[in-house]
Amino acid sequence: MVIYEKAPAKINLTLDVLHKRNDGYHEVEMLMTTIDLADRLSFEKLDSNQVVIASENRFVPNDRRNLAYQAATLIKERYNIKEGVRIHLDKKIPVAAGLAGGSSDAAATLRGVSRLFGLQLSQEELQEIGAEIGSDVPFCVMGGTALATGRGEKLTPLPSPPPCWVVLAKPNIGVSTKDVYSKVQFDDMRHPATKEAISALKQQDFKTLCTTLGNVLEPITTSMHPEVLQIKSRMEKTGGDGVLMSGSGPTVFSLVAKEEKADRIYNSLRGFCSEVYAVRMLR
Ligand SMILES: C[C@](O)(CO)[C@H](O)COP(=O)(O)OP(=O)(O)OC[C@H]1O[C@@H](n2ccc(N)nc2=O)[C@H](O)[C@@H]1O
Ligand SMILES: Nc1ncnc2c1ncn2[C@@H]1O[C@H](COP(=O)(O)OP(=O)(O)OP(=O)(O)O)[C@@H](O)[C@H]1O
Repeated sequence: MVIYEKAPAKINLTLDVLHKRNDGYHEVEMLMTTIDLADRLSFEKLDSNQVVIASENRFVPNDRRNLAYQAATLIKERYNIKEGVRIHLDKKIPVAAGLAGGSSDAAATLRGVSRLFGLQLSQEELQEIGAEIGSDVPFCVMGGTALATGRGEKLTPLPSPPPCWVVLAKPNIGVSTKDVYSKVQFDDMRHPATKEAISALKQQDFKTLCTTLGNVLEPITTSMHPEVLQIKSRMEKTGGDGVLMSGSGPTVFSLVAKEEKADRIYNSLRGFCSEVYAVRMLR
């Protein structure tokens, strides 16, 4: 039996950091939503008690550094499963992009392995296991749109943004999430208008949603990598309705109401940046 799971990318509509915690993590408040850019994973049982990962993408590790490997191992240990699993990972989400690709693969693996071995775990149980792998994993288990607090693992579901296009561009640079968080400074921080963004979601008010987008990590990443700002300003000039860096970056996205405009922004960025996507928001 082969089980298939889709692992969609996320974008941060807002990302605020409230304070640094004693455990080294930062207390956050962020609005996240899934988009129609997804990895595809398949799962098959193995007689031998091992986890095997296969992926054609040379940037993705196929050993225990892979978050999907960690997810499969954790769930096998916790439920004392003695059979193994072969995971095939068809990678479509750009790697180290701020789009939670690895976290979403881990979440899809928790769902897939749970189904493969008939564990019948609830979403809450999968989220709880996911939090042991990474802060973004519980959201990726849940999907849709949510307010994430704590270190990102406490979730309140929200209505998804009104239907629109999302154009994304990832400059060819690597950004370490840990490094970006380590540079957070609270003086002069410009906090995003999270409450207004939540009410824009509730009222399905696309215009207000676009004006409330905000990410306190953006100035940190752009100060290290000015090319992120160049992409942002190009998206703004070509008519993006709301433009922001996702997560710790470096991917910049633009929400766009009209398809023709999304095409225009996509084409204008193609000559400038090697990884550009135009996708729909997931409802
Ligand atoms: C930037 C975001 O992607 C926004 O959604 C997340 O906040 C980061 O989520 P993630 O990549 O799943 O993060 P983790 O793997 O849990 O943590 C990576 C590193 O980021 C820092 N980190 C992460 C989350 C958080 N709330 N505070 C932190 O300070 C910590 O140094 C941690 O060692
Ligand atoms: N399944 C996976 N897919 C991609 N990268 C993975 C995976 N598992 C582990 N990694 C490693 O994790 C690093 C970060 O990759 P990932 O694509 O998850 O970053 P990200 O999108 O910036 O994550 P986040 O938005 O959660 O901070 C990569 O450099 C890669 O070596």
